[in-house]
Amino acid sequence: MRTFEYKKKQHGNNQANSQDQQKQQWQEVQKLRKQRKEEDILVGERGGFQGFDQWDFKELPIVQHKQEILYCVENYSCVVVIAETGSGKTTKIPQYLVEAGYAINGKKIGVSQPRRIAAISIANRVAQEMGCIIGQEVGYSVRFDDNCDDELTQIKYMTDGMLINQILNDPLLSEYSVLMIDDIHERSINTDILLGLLKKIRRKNPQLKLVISSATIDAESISNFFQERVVDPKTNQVVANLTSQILYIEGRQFPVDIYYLKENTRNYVVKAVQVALEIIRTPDKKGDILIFLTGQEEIEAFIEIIQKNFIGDAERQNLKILPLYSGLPLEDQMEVFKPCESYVRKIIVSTNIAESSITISGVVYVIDTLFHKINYYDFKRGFENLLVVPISKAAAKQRAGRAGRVQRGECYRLCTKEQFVQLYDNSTPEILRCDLSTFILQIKTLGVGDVTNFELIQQPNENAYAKALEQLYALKVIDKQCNLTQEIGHKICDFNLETKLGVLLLNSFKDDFGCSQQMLVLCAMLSLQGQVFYNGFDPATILKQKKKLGAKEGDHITLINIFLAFNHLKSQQARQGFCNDHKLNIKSLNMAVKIHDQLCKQVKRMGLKVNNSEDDIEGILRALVTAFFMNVAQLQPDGSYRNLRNKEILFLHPTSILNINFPQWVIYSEVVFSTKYYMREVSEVDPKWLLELANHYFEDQRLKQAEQKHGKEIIAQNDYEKNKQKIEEEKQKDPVMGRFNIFKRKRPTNVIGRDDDKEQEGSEKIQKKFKINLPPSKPQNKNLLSFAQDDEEEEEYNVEESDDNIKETE
Ligand SMILES: Nc1ncnc2c1ncn2[C@@H]1O[C@H](COP(=O)(O)OP(=O)(O)OP(=O)(O)O)[C@@H](O)[C@H]1O
Repeated sequence: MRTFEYKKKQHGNNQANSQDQQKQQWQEVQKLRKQRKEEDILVGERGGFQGFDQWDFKELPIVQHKQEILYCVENYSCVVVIAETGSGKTTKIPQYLVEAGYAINGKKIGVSQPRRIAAISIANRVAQEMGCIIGQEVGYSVRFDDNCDDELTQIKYMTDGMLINQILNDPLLSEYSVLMIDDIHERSINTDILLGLLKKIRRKNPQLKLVISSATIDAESISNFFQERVVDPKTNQVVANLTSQILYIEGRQFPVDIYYLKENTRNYVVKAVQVALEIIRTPDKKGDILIFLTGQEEIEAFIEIIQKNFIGDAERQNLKILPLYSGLPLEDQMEVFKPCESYVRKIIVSTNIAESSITISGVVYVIDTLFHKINYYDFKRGFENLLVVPISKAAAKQRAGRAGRVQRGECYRLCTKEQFVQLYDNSTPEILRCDLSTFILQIKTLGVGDVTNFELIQQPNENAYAKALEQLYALKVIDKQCNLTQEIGHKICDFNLETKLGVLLLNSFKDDFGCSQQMLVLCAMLSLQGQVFYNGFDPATILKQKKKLGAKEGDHITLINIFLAFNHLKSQQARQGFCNDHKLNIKSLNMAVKIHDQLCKQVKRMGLKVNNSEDDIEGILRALVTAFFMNVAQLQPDGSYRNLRNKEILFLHPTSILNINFPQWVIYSEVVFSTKYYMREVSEVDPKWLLELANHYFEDQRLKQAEQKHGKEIIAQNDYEKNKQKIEEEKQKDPVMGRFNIFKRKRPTNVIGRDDDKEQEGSEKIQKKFKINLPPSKPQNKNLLSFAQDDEEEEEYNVEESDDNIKETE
């Protein structure tokens, strides 16, 4: 039975007035705490947090609020817990719930995490705290790894994605008594889908309790979202009153001192290197360092620069530099948690994968560049871009919170205090800035009928829905009624690939193309999002290497070649040699091999028979058209390309193998933006294939023009017959008019002149659209390959930026 002191006290007191008073007092306290939190977020930290000097389990701030938390869970349907980073939300709350009896009669406490690394590491920690073996009372479930016991597991940590998958099998989530949705501030699409689904589920399963926790969320909007009265539409009776309560918990365990730059830095990677070296070389600064950069590219640049700048081998031996990003295999990611010899110091160079939830116990220093890479969908142009943008104050607070978990910490923010104040308070949720097609596909698979009525914390605009639905319809993933098609929609969900890649892979199994073996490779390589070559090299060097391995048909066939050559080598040593010779990124290629293996297993499970078109390159390129027909562009006289769909001007990426021969027509799978829009992974395409394979999307302008012309002649002839008599009479009256009319008669109707122009324009259009052999108008290589930006960046990785300009704030 659940017994709470807090609750007992309330129930034991028979005087209603006193009860009300207590409740009022409690609410006053909550108000005060909320006010303090708001101030904190708006102003930013001012040189350190409040906290304890000594670490002790009992002193985790959450400990003092145990009864309050349990009281709220018992009395409210949803509890939003707002507490500082490191205060004990993730590790302690589930344990309290177990103690209070929420994990009896076969029920479990489920805790969702935004990332795999967090789910696994926290589950291990809690198992350790509870003195049990991981996988028994405490377990975890992440993609490709389920470490739980159906009978024994009381607390199950899992990723948002796994919890969503579970809803497919258990739509009411009946195995859980409480679900804790942790660290939701990043607001990934999965988090938003999960919150929307939970809202629906609770209407049918009101016993399911929710705990939503974070250090940095807009608690009110979440609380309001989950507060509702469920009315039976037949009887109009309230069948469940789903209440919601916010709980603000103050205090943190250890202080974190925040430092800002005195002057802005031009290159944050170089600055991060400088700051890290300074920490390492200051004798009284002991402890590990965690650095936040935006992606694999920058992480590798950082590691290279810092390694080059170590003076002697002695210093090198005392350091362990570990990259951490989502593209790394999980075993490599987990390396950051492994303890080292006491004389070895860890430098962890990470993306925002380490931003929230996790505790890397030795980390004392955080260096925050205050940038991250996000997916941003340009609705106007219809391109999805990966952009490097400043993070929000809330994210910066999370990052600082990775220090000060087991002792006092320091966080170095690589911007001035004035710049920091200008950051947004919260990040834009992914659902408001991405292409919605994957989201729609996901919730359709979960049985949601009307996607636009699916309740979300924040709704994307109608235009975004319309564009995504249009795209899915063109790809034949949904039908006219917006239902998933049997032929494609229902099947591609199982691949767990981006929508177009899913369509590409599925279509490649058709006899027309017969190239699924090659497409399994290509989809794995395209999932690397361009991280195939080692980033330390300039585009010209990469292009040189690509030419050695590549195929003239384009980058897609080249990617397949690279994979096959790499996979052919069995030893890691041989693979490393191959990668060194060709400037390839071995980590990425190992990842591609893994994705490829997973896809092969999946198609086998689905009973699809893999076919092979080794010599049929055309088959592979034709299959590409069936998924990427919206990404076709034609060469312009100045060497740029014009996208057929939206007429946007695009350029070949400087590393594209097609920079050699600039074909008239190309198809691309990705656009990246730096100074201009560049097509990355591009292949030559025959425009006839567009009409043949995507005739629902394209029509032959020549036919249309001919039809129109023919139609107009018939109309005009009829007009002439009708007006013949009248015109003859007019002619008799006025000879000039008559001459004009004669001319008109030959080319009837008075729009003929303009029509002529139109025809002229039209024929140009035909040439632009479908004529393949336009007179060669190849641009000068100089124009196309002068990508100053990349060269500049290369120069900037040059550790000479001035002096120590870091200051401590008040
Ligand atoms: N793996 C670990 N090793 C050492 N200490 C740990 C570990 N995991 C947690 N702790 C301790 O437990 C404390 C609470 O961690 P917990 O993850 O529960 O905090 P949290 O409030 O959920 O933080 P966040 O908001 O950052 O996710 C940490 O500050 C740290 O002191």
